[in-house]
Amino acid sequence: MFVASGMHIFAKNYGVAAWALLALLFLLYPHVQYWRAARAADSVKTELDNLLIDSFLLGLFMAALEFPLWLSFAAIMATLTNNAANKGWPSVPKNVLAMLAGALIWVTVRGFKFSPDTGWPLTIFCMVGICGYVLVIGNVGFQRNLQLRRVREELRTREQELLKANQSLVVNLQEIEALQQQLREQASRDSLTALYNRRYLDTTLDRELASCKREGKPLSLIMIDVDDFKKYNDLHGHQAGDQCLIAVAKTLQASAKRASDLAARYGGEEFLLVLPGMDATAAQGLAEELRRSVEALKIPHEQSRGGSVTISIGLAVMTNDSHKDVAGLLRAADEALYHAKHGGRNQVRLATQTRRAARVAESVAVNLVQLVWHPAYESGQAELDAQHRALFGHVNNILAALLLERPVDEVAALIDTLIGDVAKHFEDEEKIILAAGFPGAAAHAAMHRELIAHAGYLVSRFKTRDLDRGEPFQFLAHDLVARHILGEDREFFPHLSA
Ligand SMILES: Nc1nc2c(ncn2[C@@H]2O[C@H](COP(=O)(O)OP(=O)(O)OP(=O)(O)O)[C@@H](O)[C@H]2O)c(=O)[nH]1
Repeated sequence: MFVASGMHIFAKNYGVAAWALLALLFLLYPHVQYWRAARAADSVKTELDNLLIDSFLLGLFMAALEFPLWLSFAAIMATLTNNAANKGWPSVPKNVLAMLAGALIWVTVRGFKFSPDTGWPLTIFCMVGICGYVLVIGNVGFQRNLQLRRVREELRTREQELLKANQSLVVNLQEIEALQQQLREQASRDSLTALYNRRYLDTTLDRELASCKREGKPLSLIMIDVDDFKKYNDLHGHQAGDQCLIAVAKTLQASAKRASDLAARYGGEEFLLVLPGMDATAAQGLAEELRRSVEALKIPHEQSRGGSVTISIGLAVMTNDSHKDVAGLLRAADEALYHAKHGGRNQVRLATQTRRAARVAESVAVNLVQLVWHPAYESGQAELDAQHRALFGHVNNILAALLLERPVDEVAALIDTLIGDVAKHFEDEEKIILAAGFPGAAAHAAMHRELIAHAGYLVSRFKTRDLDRGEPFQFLAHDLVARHILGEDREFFPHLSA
């Protein structure tokens, strides 16, 4: 435009003022605009705003040159195309108005003059200039399209990468969560037996007890200790001892059948079974079943009384009026366990429930109603002696339950268990005395049958409340223990040691 305008001014010989205006518009003014844009807070917006001033000045300039047709056409085309390309269609009418305003101001001040002709060199120059300008704008559009497509592709690739990264992040998070869960689980488990450890127990027992108290439910606590475990270790080695503990722990875990039951290793060869909501009768049945299950494992233990690994169990029950806190409950279970150990091991003992019951139990001990095993009762045959000792323990449990006036169902369940054990013992005893050549073996077996039949009869009457507590007491303490085990059984003792 600068060259074309210069050509026109020269051809028309407009004089110094026109040259000055040309220099002002095309040489000085662009620098002012650049300086303004560079200093502005939003330089892009300022530059776009400058386009409107450009249009105004161009209208003014074309009016000053008396509206040369080709030059004006080229200037209007370039200006409007530039605006449309940079600011879109809506800017076109505004710029047309700005040009008209510029022309109008000039015409108003200097008067209207119209000389549209341009010489052929300028006409051709304008035509070529317009073509060149349109081509440049077209090429700029093409380049921008190309760039846009590249940016879009790059964006799509980045989006895919982000998506993948996001997916692997989700997988990582899940792995971290699983690991945290595993760590939490490991921190609360005993490494040898995989049962809950004491730390976990300490944190949950309080909560379980409080919850049962709130709901008015009982909570049974079973304390288990492996019998003569030191001797087992000494005899079989520590590693075998570990395997033995694992086997006992598995049996214990199998007893914790409800989701709320909790089996834990309390320390060394001591375990705990926490049974929220379970009353004494059910817990006693479960403890007895557990004792038998460990016995049934038949893990050889030459220095134990029965020849295999056994456990002693102390049971305490939290009810509305007994063992209300964890410490008291643990102490009671521990005391019961102590009594189980001192009653001959391989047995279950229930902790005394209330002060009254404690007094009764004390009186039981004082009055020697509890049976006390004595070495003089031993036959010399290890298996029989172990069974006799275990029966003493069971009978003591039942005698205590009778004296403590435990519910009939509870006592009946204990007697049922005892009859099962007695029947098994009689069977074993009959085999042993037959093999030992005891001549009275057949008569002795007949006595066994009589005792079992009588026991069955008493239990059925006891269950229907057709019998007071004295008769089972008499049968157990006198008929079974004093007369048979400590009396009639002694007949075959000499044959066993022979
Ligand atoms: N193998 C093995 N032995 C253990 C472990 N923890 C404790 N013990 C052993 O268990 C034995 C416990 O012995 P004591 O407390 O004297 O009791 P006990 O020999 O079982 O006798 P009673 O309980 O009276 O029947 C000790 O010899 C301990 O070394 C263990 O994790 N693995």
